[in-house]
This record gives sequence, C-alpha cells and structure tokens, in this order.
Amino acid sequence: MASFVDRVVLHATGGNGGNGCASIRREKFKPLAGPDGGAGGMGGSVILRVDGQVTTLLEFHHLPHRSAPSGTQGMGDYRQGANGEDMILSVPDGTVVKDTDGNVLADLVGMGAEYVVAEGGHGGLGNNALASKARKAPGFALLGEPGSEASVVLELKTIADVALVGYPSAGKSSLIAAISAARPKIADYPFTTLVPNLGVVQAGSSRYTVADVPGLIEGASEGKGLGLEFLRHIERCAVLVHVLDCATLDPGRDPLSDLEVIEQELAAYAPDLQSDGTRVPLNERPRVVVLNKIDVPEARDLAELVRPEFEARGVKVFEVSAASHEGLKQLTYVLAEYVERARKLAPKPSMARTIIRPKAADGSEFTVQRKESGGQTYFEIRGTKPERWVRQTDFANEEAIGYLADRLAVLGVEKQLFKAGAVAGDEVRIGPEHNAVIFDWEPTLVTGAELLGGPRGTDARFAESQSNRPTRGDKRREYTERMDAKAEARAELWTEREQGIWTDPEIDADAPVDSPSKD
Ligand SMILES: Nc1nc2c(ncn2[C@@H]2O[C@H](COP(=O)(O)OP(=O)(O)OP(=O)(O)O)[C@@H](O)[C@H]2O)c(=O)[nH]1
Ligand SMILES: [Mg+2]
Repeated sequence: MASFVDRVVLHATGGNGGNGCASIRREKFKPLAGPDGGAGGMGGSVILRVDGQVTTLLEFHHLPHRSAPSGTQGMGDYRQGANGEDMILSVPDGTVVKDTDGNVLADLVGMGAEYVVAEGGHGGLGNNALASKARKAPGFALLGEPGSEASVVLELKTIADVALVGYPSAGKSSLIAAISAARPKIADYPFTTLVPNLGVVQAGSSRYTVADVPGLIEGASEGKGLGLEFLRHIERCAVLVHVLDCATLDPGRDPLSDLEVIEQELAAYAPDLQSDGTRVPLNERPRVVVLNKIDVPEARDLAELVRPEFEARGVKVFEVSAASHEGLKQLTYVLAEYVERARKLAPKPSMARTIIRPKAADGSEFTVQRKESGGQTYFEIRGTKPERWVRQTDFANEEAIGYLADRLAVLGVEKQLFKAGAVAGDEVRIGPEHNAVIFDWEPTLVTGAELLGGPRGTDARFAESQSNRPTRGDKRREYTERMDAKAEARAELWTEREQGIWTDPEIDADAPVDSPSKD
C-alpha cells in the first residue's frame, strides 16, 4: 500500500449557510410585537494549512472528498444560528495548490500558511433584519447560501537546498545516508528509491537540507523508468548535485555521457511558473559533479581520468566514496557555500500564517445578455449579487419573491432588461447556464419595476397585498354590519312571534351582551 503520496485531487465543499428565521415576537398584552427572527449561521470553510508534522498527502488519497459543516438556522427571539466550524486540513510544507487545468492557485510554504479551498455559505438574514418602513413585519426570511465547491490538485514539492540527481544505483541514497541522519533504502538494483528522501546536513555552522530523488534514465522525460514526475521535488532546490557512478560495469556508460544524458532529461522538464512569474529551468541551476565509488580502484582511476574534462567545462568536481566516506567532508562544506550564496540571492520568503483566499469577485456588476437556445430567445443575467439573491430567495413565499424583485430593480436589473429589448413574457434566466433560475418576465414584474422607481417603501404590490389583509377598522366595520343584520333578523322574528311587543329593533341591536363569540 502506498505510504507516500505526492499528488492528489481534492474535492472540497463549504458548509451551507443556515436559513434565516421569520418569527413574530409575542409579549404579554402585545402578541404582535414585531419581527424577531434571527439570521442563520455561516457555513464552515474547507481550509488547507501547512503543518510540520505532515509529510505526505496520503490522507487525501484515502479521503478525497471533504465537506465542512453547515450553519444552523436562525431562531425567534433574535437568536442567530450557530456557525459551522471550519474544516482545517493539514498539508505538508511545500504543497502547491492547482486548479484542475494545472494553473497554480497557491504555493503553501512556511508553517501555518493557509489556503481556503471552499468557502462556507453566508447565513440568510432573519425577518428582524429585513424589516423596513415598507415591510414592518416581513413574513419571510432569506435562505442560507450553499457553500462553494471546488476541486483542486494538491502537489507536494519537497523543499530542500540541495538535490541529488543521477542514474539508478549511482549511490545517491548511499550519499545522503553518509552525510546526514537520513536512512533510506539502499540496494544494488535500479530504482530502489521510489519516493524522495530528505536529510539535514550540518557543515560547520551551516545547516541545509538535501533531497535524494529516484534515479533518472535516458528517456525519463518520455516516461521511461520512473519518468520525470518526481522532478517537481527538486524544483525548489537551489543547488543540484550530479552523482556519477565511476564503478558501473555497464559497457555503454561512462561519467561524461551519463552527465550529458541527465542534463538532457533535466532540460526537458518544464517547471511550474513561480509566484514572481519566472520559470527557472532545472538545467540553469548551479550544479556540482560528484564522482562516486572511488573506494573501488578502477573507479578511482576512471575518476582521475575524467576529472579534467569536467573541470574544462567549468564545473566543480568531487571524488568521493559514499561507502568509505572519503572526500565527503570537503563536499559538504563546499555545498554549504553554494547554499549560502543561493540563499543570499533569493532569500526564502517568510510566509508564515499567510492566508490566501480565492479571489473575491466584484459584487457590483452584472450583465444582461440576449441569448438563444433551440430557437428560443432568452435574457441571461449574470452577476454576483443577482445570483446570490436568487439563491437566498424562498420561491414558495410570494413576499420573498416581491423582495427579490425589489432588490433586482434597485440594482438596475429591470432597467437593463428594458434596454436589452426584453418585453413582457420573455424568458429571463439568472445564473449560470446549467443552474439558472428561470422566470417569465411577467407584466406584474414590469409594472413592478416602474412602481419601484420611487423610494423604498413605495412598492405598490406590497401595498396591494396589505390592502387585502383586513385592518382593525375593517374588522370593526364588518362586526357592526354583522350585528346590525343580526339585530334586524331578530327583530323581525320577535315581531312575528310576539306580535308587536318588541317592535323597536334598535333596542336589541345596541345591547352590549352581543359579542362575536356568542353566536
Ligand atoms: N563500492 C561502493 N558501492 C557503493 C557506493 N555508493 C553506493 N554503492 C552501492 O551502489 C548500490 C546502489 O546504491 P544506492 O545508494 O541505492 O543507489 P541510488 O543512486 O540511490 O539508486 P536508486 O535509488 O535506484 O536510484 C548499492 O549496492 C550500494 O551499496 C560507494 O561509494 N562505493
Ligand atoms: Mg536511492
């Protein structure tokens, strides 16, 4: 089973925002004491955070789908819903976040560096917050927004100062084991190392990290051997060390041609764009040559023979033996100098606790476009605000729909629709094609737009719906009318029965004993 994973696809979903609450406060002697529905809680976000204890992306390999908890609903008595907790996912230092097209979204370097993959949805407002002069007691609340969804690729790029590259069995793992406390697997068959190993080297007062990566062979850039996949681990290394095997018995190989082959493969690898927009090819980094295995007499002879040829090319050469440790001390000190020089040129960014969020879209703009599909024209509205408002609307509630129309009109959506040539009955879609809310632009909406031209609180549709609701005066009038009618009827009855004893209907009609509950 895999125990080291350096590339995974993560599907993250933020928690949904809780719905707002529509509630009316009840007090003693004042049963309708105003709207008191609270807002829903915010959904939790899915956040990546660099943790020094984590060295692999294995966890995501096992659980690639993550979602943060949702916020809870608002409640009466002005109570807000609880926020969903953020889901913090620990990633190793040097994790690169990319979108599924391969564009770099974030480069997480430094303890505590964070990236929000999927944001939680906002909670909907309760009717308390929606009350205005026009809507003193809104009979609706806003829905919570769904959390955002994102699929990202996580890639681990080991961060080391020095990288060891070379053919399989050249002795890279033996070398890192000899100069650091790392204990990688060493064996005399090719491709012993399958995942990068890291070691820390102390040379005098200088301390640096070395990465040992799987062996390269000719054609690695076309996928031969283990391919070039793992070369991303040396992208962040400032200095390259070519480990050349001087004791190989392979007739077709010698240190010089080995170096050329590896250089070609390095040149074929295209590193990712850096955050500063540059791309430093691997074969342009400072490098040194290590001629290994000089404890073998033939190897020592060969090393001495080829040394001048390398030096003629201007590279520094070290003759060493990972087995007997000969020449290693000098190597580690010279590497320390290289590392110090590279560090001075490009100081490591101290990015601890950087919080990078996805770019917030500008909420003020929207577009209205005339489109056609299957011979039918429709008008498409796109924009952060209109789309959010649609998501917040409870379409089962007429008042909530009225409120949406009001908001859209104030934003100028209706006006733009007129300009774009929309007429009553045209189809209007708000949102992305696959997930749009479709309206028929009805005359009521048209008049709505005109009526809403005035200040807030002059929504004629609302006034109309209010006039449908009986006021206290209406109720009183209705009551007296009913009583009058009843009195008349009773008077007639008495007149018939008593034959004139009760001839004045007014007496009974005004009697205080009459109350609606008694009939
Ligand atoms: N005699 C001698 N043998 C060595 C020396 N360094 C490594 N070896 C041997 O070479 C073989 C390969 O060594 P590794 O360190 O596994 O080589 P590698 O470059 O890491 O190989 P891969 O991981 O397959 O790419 C082993 O059998 C080692 O014992 C050395 O300095 N002298
Ligand atoms: Mg190895």
